[in-house]
Amino acid sequence: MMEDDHKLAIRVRNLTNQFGTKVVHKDLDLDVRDGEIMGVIGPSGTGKSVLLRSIVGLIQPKKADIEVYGQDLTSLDREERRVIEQKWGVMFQDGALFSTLSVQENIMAPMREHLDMPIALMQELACMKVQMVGLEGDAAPKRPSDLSGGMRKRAALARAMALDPKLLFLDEPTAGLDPIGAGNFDLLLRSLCDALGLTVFLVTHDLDSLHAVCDRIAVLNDGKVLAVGTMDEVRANPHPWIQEYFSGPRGRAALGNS
Ligand SMILES: Nc1ncnc2c1ncn2[C@@H]1O[C@H](COP(=O)(O)OP(=O)(O)OP(=O)(O)O)[C@@H](O)[C@H]1O
Repeated sequence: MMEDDHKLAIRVRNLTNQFGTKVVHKDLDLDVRDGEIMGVIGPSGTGKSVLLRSIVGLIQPKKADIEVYGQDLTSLDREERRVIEQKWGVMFQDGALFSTLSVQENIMAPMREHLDMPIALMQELACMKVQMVGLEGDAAPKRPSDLSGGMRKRAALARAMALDPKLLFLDEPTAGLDPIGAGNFDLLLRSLCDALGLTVFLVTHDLDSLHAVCDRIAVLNDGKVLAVGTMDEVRANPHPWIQEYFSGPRGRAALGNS
């Protein structure tokens, strides 16, 4: 499906990933529109994380044409790559914060790597990010291990936003949180996106998150995008996995139809 009417943040064509004999993606196509929150779902092991990692360059696909904001990622030299990487932030499933660094130092890590500015200014910016994600100021000097799970997720989000990205890649950000913590994270994400006009590539298993924050959903299955569209459009797809996913007890509860 072409997305002629929408400016695209991400355009993936013919993505093929294979590990040994296992084909994870086979000529997968996906468009993420500028300014939308795209939820990426699918059965476990269908390659949601591998798709995310392929786009941000942590995995070298067997074959792919990937554009971010119209730039072909395969043809960039080192400097062009560095520039485009500043346009996105990534939050991995476990948060992946540096355990020996404080929250503030964690948020400063991408700034140190990419920006040439005085340390004091980085410290100030990091404190602003701490506030932006709804953490108390006293969280800044703490180590990740001194924070609750929900606070660690917020700190990881703050680090992903350290360079003021236009595009966020989030891999199961609410995994491991209780429903209230997850709901609060969803609210934070939606409000940050609305305020800052962010585009989000959100891998999730969380039906509540899909419902609360996503503009559109892409369903991965059998190496391809099986369906893409709004929640209602995707739910109308008769594929058995989609029907099971949305119409099972958890799906009905999340959608308020239990
Ligand atoms: N570096 C790697 N080397 C070999 N196989 C890998 C590698 N990374 C991922 N895989 C395999 O690719 C497949 C897709 O993995 P991926 O983590 O993307 O799935 P997922 O859809 O995100 O799953 P889940 O929902 O369980 O997190 C899995 O079978 C996984 O074992």
